[in-house]
Amino acid sequence: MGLGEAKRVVTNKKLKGLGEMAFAVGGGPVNWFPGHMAAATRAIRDRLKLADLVVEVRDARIPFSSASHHLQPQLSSKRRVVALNKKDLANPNIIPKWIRYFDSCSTNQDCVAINAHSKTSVNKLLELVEFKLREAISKEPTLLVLVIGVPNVGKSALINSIHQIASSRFPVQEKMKRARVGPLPGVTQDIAGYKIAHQPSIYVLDTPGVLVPSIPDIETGLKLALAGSVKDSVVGEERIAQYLLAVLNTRGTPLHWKHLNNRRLEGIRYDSKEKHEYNLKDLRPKRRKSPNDSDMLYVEDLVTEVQCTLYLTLLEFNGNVEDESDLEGLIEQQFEALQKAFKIPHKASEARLMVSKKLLTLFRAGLLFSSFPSYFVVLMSQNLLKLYYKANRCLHVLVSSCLILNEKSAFQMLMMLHLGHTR
Ligand SMILES: Nc1nc2c(ncn2[C@@H]2O[C@H](COP(=O)(O)OP(=O)(O)OP(=O)(O)O)[C@@H](O)[C@H]2O)c(=O)[nH]1
Repeated sequence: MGLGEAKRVVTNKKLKGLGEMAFAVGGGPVNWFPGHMAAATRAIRDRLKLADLVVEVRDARIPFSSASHHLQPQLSSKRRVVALNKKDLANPNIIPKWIRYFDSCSTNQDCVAINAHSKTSVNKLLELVEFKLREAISKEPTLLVLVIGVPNVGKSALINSIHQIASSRFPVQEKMKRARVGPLPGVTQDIAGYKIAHQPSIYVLDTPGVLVPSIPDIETGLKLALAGSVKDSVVGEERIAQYLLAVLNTRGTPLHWKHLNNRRLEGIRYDSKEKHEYNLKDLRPKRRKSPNDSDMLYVEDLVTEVQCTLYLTLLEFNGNVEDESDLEGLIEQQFEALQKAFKIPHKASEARLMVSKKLLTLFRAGLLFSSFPSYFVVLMSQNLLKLYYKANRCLHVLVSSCLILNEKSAFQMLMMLHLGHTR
């Protein structure tokens, strides 16, 4: 994808179908729907017939794009909870509006925002599930809850948390397996059941993440790629990073990071000349290497450096971000500047790829929109850090109020609903 393409996506112009767009790395159509997904979709459809309740997990940052659109006709007649997961990475100002919107879609359907790694949050979801099942519980000895969702939205993380809560809450007899969780899409490839309660027995069934057979437009495809629902190698890290930069720039997000430049001028606390053992890859949730104070300063300073780089390049940019070639030039400059910020050697042959990977890691760990690496709060659970995080919360909310993945057109519709307009 050229930068012009990213720009066209951002400005929401109608684009050709994905298959025609030579969207894959090196050209050629993208295989969004590998063979195992077709088989899994059939298995999910079969189980849907038996389910007493469906939890549809979506990514709270892209609640429309991450919908299991192809299953909606079957879902419409089911008791359903839409769980907007990864709320810790999403814009907290917009989430309540999404919840109101999804609640109002159908009487069968409720919506709740969760963080699959937080027991409090998952407990809230379980309470809602039990409440919705109460009517059926009086009639049936066994109830089935099916968890569905596109790849990488956090179904397995959710199932693991449910399992842990259920193990402490109910006298569970069988030894239960943990669901497989992975940072890469498509990790869960079989369907497993977990008994979470007795009398009546409630089973929660995990399912593999399946995408819709054809993704309707390139913007949806890029959002799913950015959120990690499509393997990076399918689309190409550089393209995803270009899309991220195009969206950030056209929405003026880096201009909200002005205050960080002052902090940067005060001096970066971590001396970059030292060889540092901490690797950005450790931010990926699977690698639970506990960072120490020096690691934290390193990552925090790196995030500040990246934010300031994007802020300064956009501030000094004389062109028009709405103009395709101007934006292209800006993004090129930003790639070069980010290479310095990430301290990637000038002549590294894979420099652009390395810049892209690092930028995506920061974005996906939720660090780009926080004045403090909130990921560490979850990882380390240190009260001190939590306090620090709370103190910075106002700032975090302010910055993330311009969070990029707000599903623009859907959001406008929400605003209309909010203002009392109906169609
Ligand atoms: N920050 C954050 N990360 C989450 C949350 N839930 C899941 N994750 C991370 O997202 C990644 C994907 O989670 P999984 O539970 O494997 O996703 P899945 O939907 O089962 O994925 P498939 O197996 O591909 O269908 C993992 O790295 C999780 O740690 C959340 O609420 N917040």
